[in-house]
Amino acid sequence: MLGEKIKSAIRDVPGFPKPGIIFKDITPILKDAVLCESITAAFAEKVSELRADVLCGVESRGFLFGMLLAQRLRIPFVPVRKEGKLPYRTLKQAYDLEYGRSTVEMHEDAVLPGQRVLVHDDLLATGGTITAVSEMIGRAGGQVAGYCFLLELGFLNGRARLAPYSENIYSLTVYE
Ligand SMILES: O=P(O)(O)OC[C@H]1O[C@H](OP(=O)(O)OP(=O)(O)O)[C@H](O)[C@@H]1O
Ligand SMILES: Nc1ncnc2[nH]cnc12
Repeated sequence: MLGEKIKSAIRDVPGFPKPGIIFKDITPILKDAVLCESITAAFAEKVSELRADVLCGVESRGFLFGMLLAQRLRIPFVPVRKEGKLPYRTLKQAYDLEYGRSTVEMHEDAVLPGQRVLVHDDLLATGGTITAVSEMIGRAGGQVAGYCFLLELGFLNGRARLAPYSENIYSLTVYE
């Protein structure tokens, strides 16, 4: 089963980037081209019913499968970046992370009023990042059609924070 294959490819790195965090390293997945293809296909099958107009992928690990999935769905890819990386005028949103504080940004014309947006990241932890992205999409006039993640740290309950934006939340692997 795909969820089990993903779990067995993920490498746990205790103490990174701070003591007390067990970091879920997805880089071994990227070395397995067949697994990457299966992941992209599984995402596409799950989210095609959402009829998204655009996919927002979150820097940096959300770019990896985000662009592959957007291509597969034949919809535009929008990079959501950390502060200070995008060249044109941006919308910004600050947020708390499992291990710090950060700000996300996207170009002000990246999501248009009325567009249905699929949001993708590699991992859902506290949900701080994706909540900030969802707020920013709303400020641009977009509507969150749903979310898809490679893995979810269920014990941090990030899912509960996303429900007000969309209840369509798909994770290929969940750590309870
Ligand atoms: O649900 P949350 O508690 O907000 O945490 C999840 C976020 O943390 C990680 O990104 P990170 O900020 O470490 O950046 P990176 O992808 O560039 O490594 C991960 O890729 C998610 O974006
Ligand atoms: N435990 C974790 N492993 C990898 N990325 C993360 N982002 C937030 N928490 C994380």
